[in-house]
Amino acid sequence: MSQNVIRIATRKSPLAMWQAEFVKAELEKAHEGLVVELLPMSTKGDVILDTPLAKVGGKGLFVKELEVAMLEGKADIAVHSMKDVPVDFPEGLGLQVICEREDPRDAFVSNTYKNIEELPQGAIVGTSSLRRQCQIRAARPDLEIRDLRGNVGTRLAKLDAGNYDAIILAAAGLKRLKLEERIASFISAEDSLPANGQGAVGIECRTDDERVKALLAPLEHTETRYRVIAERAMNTRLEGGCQVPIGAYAEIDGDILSLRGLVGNPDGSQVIRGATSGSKQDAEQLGIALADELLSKGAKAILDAVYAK
Ligand SMILES: NCc1[nH]cc(CCC(=O)O)c1CC(=O)O
Repeated sequence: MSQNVIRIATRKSPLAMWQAEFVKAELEKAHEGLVVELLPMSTKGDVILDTPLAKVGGKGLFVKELEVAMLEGKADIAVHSMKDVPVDFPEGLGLQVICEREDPRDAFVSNTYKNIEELPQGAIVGTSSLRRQCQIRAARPDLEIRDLRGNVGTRLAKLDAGNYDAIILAAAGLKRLKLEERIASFISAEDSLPANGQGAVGIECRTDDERVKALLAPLEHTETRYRVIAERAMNTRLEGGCQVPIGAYAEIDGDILSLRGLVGNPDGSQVIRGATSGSKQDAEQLGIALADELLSKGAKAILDAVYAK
């Protein structure tokens, strides 16, 4: 392998390809003469489209094949949406870099209505995220939530086909795919606490690959890292994968990191919330402390019930 080449294992969805192309462009900008190649692959998560993900089970449905490619030396790095990255990594691989975060909010997408409040009694909302479902149903128990899978384009097509009155998507994905005009309104973190890592892109590589680690270094965004560390620490402590009704969202002002967390059940009948803040240097401890607070308020019983289904 030439010293001047770096290979990116990536999923083939338009959003994954955008993220891989973004990292390729950033790497080429940072290192003159570097050749960056894309290795597009299918993952289990891309193939199983008819079953709600929470039921398919297993963490990291969207990353395993990419990790195998790196371990076998077929690729050097993988680019992930941080919210889809499992909390632990296989031996020999690690999360090396977290890039600057895009808009972390959820977006309300509808061809008819401006926001959730405008939806008529009993309207049908598409989302497969238990976290989104929980928060929407807590605010509007009358709404009917229907499963919605597939990549961003597929989900928008299902909305346009009239299957739903509205759907909820991550604002980041729509912005990256230049589909921002499809957003009827942004949902504030108060109304829909984002998933841990939402809107942030992370880069994974072999932990012993010093050449690649040095090449990746300029892409690191320190503030985003602190935020995502706090959010992920909360999730890890709660033993939550990405398909659980957990919201975790950190913001930074100067040295102070403020973290909000939420655990609920899918029908929105129970929602446990908490918040904490402290020095950003203590991001991980803040996440753990907030998880413990949520657990002491009853989060464990809720999560156990969700996993038992
Ligand atoms: N769960 C799928 C997923 N993973 C990452 C994004 C896009 C935004 C991001 O980077 O967080 C999406 C789509 C969505 O939730 O609408």
